[in-house]
Amino acid sequence: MFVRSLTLRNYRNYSELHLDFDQNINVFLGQNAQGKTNIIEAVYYASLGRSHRTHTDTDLIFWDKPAASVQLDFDRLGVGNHLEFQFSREKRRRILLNEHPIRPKELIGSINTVLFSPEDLFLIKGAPAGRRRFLDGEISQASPAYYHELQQYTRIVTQRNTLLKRIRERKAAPDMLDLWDPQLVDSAVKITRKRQEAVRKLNMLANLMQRRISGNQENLAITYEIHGMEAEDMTKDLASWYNKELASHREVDILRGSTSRGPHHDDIILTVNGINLRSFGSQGQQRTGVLSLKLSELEFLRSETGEYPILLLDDVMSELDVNRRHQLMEFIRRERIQTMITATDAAYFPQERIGTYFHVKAGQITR
Ligand SMILES: Nc1ncnc2c1ncn2[C@@H]1O[C@H](COP(=O)(O)OP(=O)(O)OP(=O)(O)O)[C@@H](O)[C@H]1O
Repeated sequence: MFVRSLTLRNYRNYSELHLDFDQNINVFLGQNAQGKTNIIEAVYYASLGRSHRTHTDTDLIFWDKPAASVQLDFDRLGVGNHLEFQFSREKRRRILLNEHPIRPKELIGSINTVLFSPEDLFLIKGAPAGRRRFLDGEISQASPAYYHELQQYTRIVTQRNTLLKRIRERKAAPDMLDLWDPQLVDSAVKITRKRQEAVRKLNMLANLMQRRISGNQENLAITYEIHGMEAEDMTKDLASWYNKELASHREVDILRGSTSRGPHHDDIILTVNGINLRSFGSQGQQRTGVLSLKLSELEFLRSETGEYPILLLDDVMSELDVNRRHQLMEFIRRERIQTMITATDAAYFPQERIGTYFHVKAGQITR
């Protein structure tokens, strides 16, 4: 999969821009605040229908302009496609795939991307919600059915929580929960199973990457942790376990007005050579861990979709030491993965020509 070209109109600090991409490595060089990340953001937006930096689409429109557009020509499994986003301060955004309007959820799976930016360190250091988002994003890109199941699950939990509060206020009878719980269990099992399967694959792939980057010094392991599940429960049937847990936590749930078991509380645990990366990993180990995880996403999506996704590396070259940078570039080159890299300094790249270099200055780009 690759993006052939990108056309921006009044998007962020670009009033008019047309870019033809290299099918392998694209390096965007420039000082701070010139518009490098804005390019990465536009490609990322096209893959998921949202920015990684803002939830408000009007932030994407050039300061005083009423509207903006982003257009991409991309190849997927050998077929050319055209995708267009139209943003307006007055109206709802429009998405057109090959000239036909589509809904945001129909966008999922059109263009796949893997983004690695300095904020990704929070994936290891931060709260479980970030790791769940990472995993869900991964699976959703490969499986729109999972994305819909997740939406369905979130709806059930929200409705169950509303009911719990009503029961607490004696506005509803506790046995009303008997209607909701089977639906919750059914959806929770589907999500948990899919996440466990994805973690098994990521675990294998990420460890291969970690060994490669660390010169066979480090082993990375990723495991899925079901909130509240004890070791002796792990062999039990998942649906019966959820049923039992929901029943035994019913009183607590009513008191709190929230559902205390389910995949919305789960986590993934990363260890290097058996040591928990979040609590005991060095900065360098954490960075390598995230990089391995990101590179394993590439392999994961390739195994699910048949093609490598597009790799977006925003400002991460300065975060890696020379050896890791070298390993990374070698991997991208060997596998011919289309990659967009932003950096402030050409010194992060090898002397020889490795792809196409773009110079970015105040919303203008020159090759
Ligand atoms: N809606 C907008 N309209 C016009 N300009 C904008 C808008 N949003 C952001 N900008 C401008 O875009 C520039 C930031 O671009 P970007 O985030 O791509 O920087 P960068 O080149 O990646 O910098 P760094 O190296 O610091 O990450 C800033 O000059 C900012 O003022």
